[in-house]
Amino acid sequence: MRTLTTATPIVEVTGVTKSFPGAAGSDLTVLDDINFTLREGEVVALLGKSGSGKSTLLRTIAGLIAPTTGQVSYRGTRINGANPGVAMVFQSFALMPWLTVQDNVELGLRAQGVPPAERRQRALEAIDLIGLDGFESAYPKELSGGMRQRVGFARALVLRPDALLMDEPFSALDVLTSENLRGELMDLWERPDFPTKAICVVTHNIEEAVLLADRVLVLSSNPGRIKGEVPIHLPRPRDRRSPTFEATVEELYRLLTGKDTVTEARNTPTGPLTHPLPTASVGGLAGLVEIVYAHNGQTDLPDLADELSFEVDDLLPLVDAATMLGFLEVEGAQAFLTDVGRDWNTSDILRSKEIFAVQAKSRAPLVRTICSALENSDNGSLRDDFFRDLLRRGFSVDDTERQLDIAIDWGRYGELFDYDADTGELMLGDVAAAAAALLDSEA
Ligand SMILES: Nc1ncnc2c1ncn2[C@@H]1O[C@H](COP(=O)(O)OP(=O)(O)OP(=O)(O)O)[C@@H](O)[C@H]1O
Repeated sequence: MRTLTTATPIVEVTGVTKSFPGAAGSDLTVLDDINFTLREGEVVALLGKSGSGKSTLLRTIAGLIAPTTGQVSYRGTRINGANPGVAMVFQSFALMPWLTVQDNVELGLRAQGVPPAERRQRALEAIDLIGLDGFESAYPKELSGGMRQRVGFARALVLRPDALLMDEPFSALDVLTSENLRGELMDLWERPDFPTKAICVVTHNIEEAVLLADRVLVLSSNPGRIKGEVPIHLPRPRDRRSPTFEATVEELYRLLTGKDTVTEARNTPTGPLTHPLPTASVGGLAGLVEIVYAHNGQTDLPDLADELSFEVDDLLPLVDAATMLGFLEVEGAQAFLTDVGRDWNTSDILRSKEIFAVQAKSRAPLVRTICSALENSDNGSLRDDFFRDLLRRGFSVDDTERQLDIAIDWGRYGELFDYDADTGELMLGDVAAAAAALLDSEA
């Protein structure tokens, strides 16, 4: 391990916030007051749930996007544009399909004005280093996902970057390929002649963070803030079954699932914009609650994720939703079924729907907002655009649609309101029932 807290800083991120213009003209704050230093000799993982701003932070460090406030420095000099000391590896590989492996790897050197002979030589070395020898003249479409990502690595490493930035580099690969490539990357990192002096990797996978990093920064969501930092003092290669490894996974799980103390301290009132609905369908929620019930009402979340072959990103929205609705309580990495959750799981369908309706209306901000807006409307119905416009004040277009879809799924199941996708009309449950009765009587 080469980490030293006194080691020379390579990248310094100071007071960075980043807002994007929201669709309705207001700003969407994605990063808030981010401060951290990437030092020589360390691998830092940025861990957070989907949408916590990890990619935005990495792109800000790379200088691909400018912070709204705050600054990023490279070796003591504030960057204003592309960071000259870094190279990126992308989740999607981002290869040029019309270029061969050799030409893809040479691309960055060409942009730097490196003469052709040197370019060719350095690219061949990088291709060799990353295990792609013999594939120089292949095109990306001829390669498997794992080999394409090897090209992605070669293209970054050929630049001999001071710091390597990786945005979920293994998440598009199958389990074995990603395990293999992660191991090879760490072997390279341990080599004394490896020119790169620091790595910053974005991931939503806790185990991956513990496999790779000397330090994990955990990001909260909405907006992204650093809510915790966990140092990892484990020799490489790391053994997933070692007690320290497992304890670190538990600790990170706790941090990720725990409440955001900053948000709590600021005492933010709960509303649809500050407390979005987790991406969980009623069916998914019912499945999770059923499983916890089958575990005698208590389960260890990392173990459960393992048991179900889920990644943290798959499980956490369900856990968050079950917690929001009061069906589960989470303490550390343990989830406990509440009495309400037990009732919901064991009651007949009508009673289950009633329980769900009470919980969703009282605890899910967007569902509550929709219900009270419908109750206050003239005829108990409103167009979905009304809520869309409200949501766009705080969410991107895609997130707005996702929030509406979840609220409609929850509201419909609880028979709080109904939704006509053809007309875009949302209507109170009893209004919908009366309209249906009228239609029946006219038929
Ligand atoms: N260019 C942009 N314009 C508007 N909104 C954006 C833009 N880029 C990102 N966002 C929004 O910022 C938020 C954070 O996105 P980001 O991709 O950084 O998160 P993430 O933690 O990397 O998520 P994931 O793990 O899903 O990739 C999201 O709500 C996203 O919609």
